[in-house]
Amino acid sequence: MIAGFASSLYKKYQGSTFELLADTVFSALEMAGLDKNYVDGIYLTYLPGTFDGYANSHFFTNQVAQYLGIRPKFTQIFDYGGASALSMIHRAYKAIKAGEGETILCIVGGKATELRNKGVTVDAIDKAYPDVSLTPFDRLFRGLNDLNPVSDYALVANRHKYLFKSTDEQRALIAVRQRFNAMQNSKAMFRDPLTIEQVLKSPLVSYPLHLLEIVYPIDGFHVFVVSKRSSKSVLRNIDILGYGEAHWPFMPTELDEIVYTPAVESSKGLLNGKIDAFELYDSFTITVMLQVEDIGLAEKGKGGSFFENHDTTFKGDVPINTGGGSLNTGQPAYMSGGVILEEALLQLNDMADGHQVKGADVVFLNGIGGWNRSHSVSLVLGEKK
Ligand SMILES: CC(=O)SCCNC(=O)CCNC(=O)[C@H](O)C(C)(C)COP(=O)(O)OP(=O)(O)OC[C@H]1O[C@@H](n2cnc3c(N)ncnc32)[C@H](O)[C@@H]1OP(=O)(O)O
Repeated sequence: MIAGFASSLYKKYQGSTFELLADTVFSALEMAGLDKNYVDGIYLTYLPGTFDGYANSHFFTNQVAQYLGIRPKFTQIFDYGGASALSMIHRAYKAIKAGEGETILCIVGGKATELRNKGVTVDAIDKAYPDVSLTPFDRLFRGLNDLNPVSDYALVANRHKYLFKSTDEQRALIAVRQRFNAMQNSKAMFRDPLTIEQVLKSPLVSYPLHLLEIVYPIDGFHVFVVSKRSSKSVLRNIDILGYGEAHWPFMPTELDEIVYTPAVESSKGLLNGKIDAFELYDSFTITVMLQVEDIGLAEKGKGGSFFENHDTTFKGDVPINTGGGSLNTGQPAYMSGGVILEEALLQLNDMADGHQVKGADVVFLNGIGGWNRSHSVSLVLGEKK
């Protein structure tokens, strides 16, 4: 039912965000063999500041439809940050099965350059746009000159080291393995060989996280066309074999322990049967390590040794982030969900040139998003037998 998909990724895109969006939408529709007039629904996610620098946009889905020249029957904004892409697909399948429409565009991305130019990270956006509220407790946080979310994940990595004796080398190994996969992926931006020493020698951004353990924000979109209409699509008839989502709207100080993510709940019961590849949200190396534990590939605290004991390259016994992940493509508009979803579809359709997992029939994806890892979405894709 995913009939087409496309991505456009740039370190710095010179045109407008809408232009970039339209290019990607029409490429995805072309793959699906569908005209824009067939589009019934538009689902999208966006973060303040990532559409030509506007902090907020009024009736935003209407603006997007207007620019694309599409007259949809329904539109919706998804607000799970990096996890939005995966939940959109699930909602689109459900809507189509319920007969609400036949074709739905799922759109993720924007431009990171405007925020970067303002010198803020995404969760510190209130420094660039004081009217954007981040939490109901904003006043408590605005005074802190931190680098959230980098500093937040650094705190977690540090806690993980303290509790479980995980090492900087183990996290660096995750970056090295992903780079190995990226070296074979023409869509990746960073493709030079990488060693553990190079990762650990890259600048320390927020202790203990180094630059090469952190996603690099770029400009770009991913668009997925979910449709039951397209007879021209050459893609396999991929179905949703498992789905879960969980939301923890808490600040770190409210959690009993910060080394867990809501993936513990969203993935419950999904890691059964044969999984050929895993696409796990990779905002930071520590994010991948946490998910390996939280989805049940390794016991809590053993994520680091899991990577030492398994070959996680696309050729390995447990392939993880088979195209190199967003650590190597760059992170479009501060969200990696589109990157992992596109890679899963390439794998499932035998289109992952150079980095194909042999016989990839089932892929497990996990997305993490929001303030302090507040959203997790788990999705298992494959053909229903
Ligand atoms: C749910 C979530 O997804 S939470 C995560 C949301 N995303 C984020 O918060 C993004 C976090 N990352 C960042 O904000 C930025 O990458 C920072 C602040 C860590 C570093 O940014 P800067 O200090 O501006 O780095 P800068 O642009 O100077 O990069 C230096 C060089 O390193 C390169 N580089 C940066 N990160 C990486 C990386 N992960 N891999 C490879 N190269 C990289 C850049 O391409 C650049 O190369 P160039 O000099 O050839 O152009």
